[in-house]
Amino acid sequence: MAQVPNPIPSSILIVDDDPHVLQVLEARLQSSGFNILTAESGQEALRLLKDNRVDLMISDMKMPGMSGMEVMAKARDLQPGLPIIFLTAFSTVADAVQAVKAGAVDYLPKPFDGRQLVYKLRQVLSEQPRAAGNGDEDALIGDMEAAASPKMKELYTLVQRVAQSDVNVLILGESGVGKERIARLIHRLSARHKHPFVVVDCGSTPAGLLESELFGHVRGAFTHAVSDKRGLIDTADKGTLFLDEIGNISSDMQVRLLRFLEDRKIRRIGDLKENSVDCRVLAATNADLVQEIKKGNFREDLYYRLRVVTLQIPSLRERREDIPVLAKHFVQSYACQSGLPSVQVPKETVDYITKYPWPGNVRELKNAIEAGIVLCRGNVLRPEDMHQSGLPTLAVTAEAPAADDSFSLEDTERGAIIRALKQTGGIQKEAAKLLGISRRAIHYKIKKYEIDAHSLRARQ
Ligand SMILES: Nc1ncnc2c1ncn2[C@@H]1O[C@H](COP(=O)(O)OP(=O)(O)OP(=O)(O)O)[C@@H](O)[C@H]1O
Repeated sequence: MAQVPNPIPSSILIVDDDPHVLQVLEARLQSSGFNILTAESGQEALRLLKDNRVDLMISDMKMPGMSGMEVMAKARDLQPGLPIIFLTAFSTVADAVQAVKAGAVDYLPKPFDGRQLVYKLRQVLSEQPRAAGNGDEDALIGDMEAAASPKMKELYTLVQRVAQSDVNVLILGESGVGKERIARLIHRLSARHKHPFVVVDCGSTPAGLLESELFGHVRGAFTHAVSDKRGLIDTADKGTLFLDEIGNISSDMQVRLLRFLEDRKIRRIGDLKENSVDCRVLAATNADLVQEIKKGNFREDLYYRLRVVTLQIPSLRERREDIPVLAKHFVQSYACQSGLPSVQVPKETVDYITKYPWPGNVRELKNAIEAGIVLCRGNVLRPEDMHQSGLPTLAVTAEAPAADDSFSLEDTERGAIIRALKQTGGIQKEAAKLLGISRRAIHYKIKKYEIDAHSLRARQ
């Protein structure tokens, strides 16, 4: 499998007050093909950020002068959405956890393994839109061409039509189906694509922080407002604002957002004047908003504002034709990242992944393949490699029949056999007795339903 060369190396800014750490990291990351900028203080890092394209920042937590947290806050003002990874000594792990809550993508405790860091960087960079270059944008367009299921083909036709307009779109679907990816694609295909695409994670941003994140604040507006801060809505001017997990926002925020959607004006916290902002609004949720409206948790008027067009992304089990295509894509990209020339995917693995119900959807598939690639031997990805990462065997998952065919007699029979096998520690003779069938019959059914009797024995 050929690796597509990345035309522009990613630029990493490393901030640490220890020159030795800077030197070691610079050498290690340069040899892995990254462009490196280094800064011995937060102030120097901010100067570099003003003048350079940076795709990711690695920062120490504890530095004299400006702490890692302060650098992050100011860096985000200069380059909204900049992914930040913290390096942290044991004593500052708690601070690093706070930093992740405040928006850092991750932290690595010191001392860390160089390979682990490179791996993490590649992982984060593959998830982020690049500050320059169009590698990821091309990948988004590629999603449309790769779709194999009729449901996704239909959805992409709709996406292309919607992208041409400027209407608000509500994107619905289970967690991990690819709602954010669809939002990015809409932006990419729209006339706004040269302007920012700004993601607001309404679900994980604490309620008290969300207002200042979205609308910004002026210095002195509240205790920690040490400087003026631009809000994310403002940052999305001329571009697209993506409100993820919209079902989770407080009733006060619902009112503020509704007002913004109506008059397209924002006022920073503590400011007297209003600013007009021209951005397109896309929102996503895995919640049932109609139910939430009935329960009084979500405003109906906001719902109608947001869902001028609704896109429903099907779960992965409703579009199994896409599984092998997506799997091939992930296998290729993780094999490249792990430096493996190519990884074979035998038929037993394709059968397994197309049958497994993937409750965590594309995200779960992606993670399972990532773990499988790390654990596989002889460059062959087998189902066991994915089971080792915690993904259950089909025998175990079939205990509860899939919701879409829960009344299937075959599923019921399969479930009964599995229960009997579990009860008897996987001994087929005993399970047959329990079920009142012959040994030959149970043997035949185990084969027919592809039950992994061996793994059931191992689980006792
Ligand atoms: N068609 C696709 N091709 C490649 N990767 C995909 C595709 N769809 C989704 N993914 C990947 O699956 C993961 C989950 O996608 P995404 O974050 O868009 O889902 P989501 O529905 O927004 O999830 P959540 O509800 O948890 O926010 C991401 O890593 C994304 O890159």
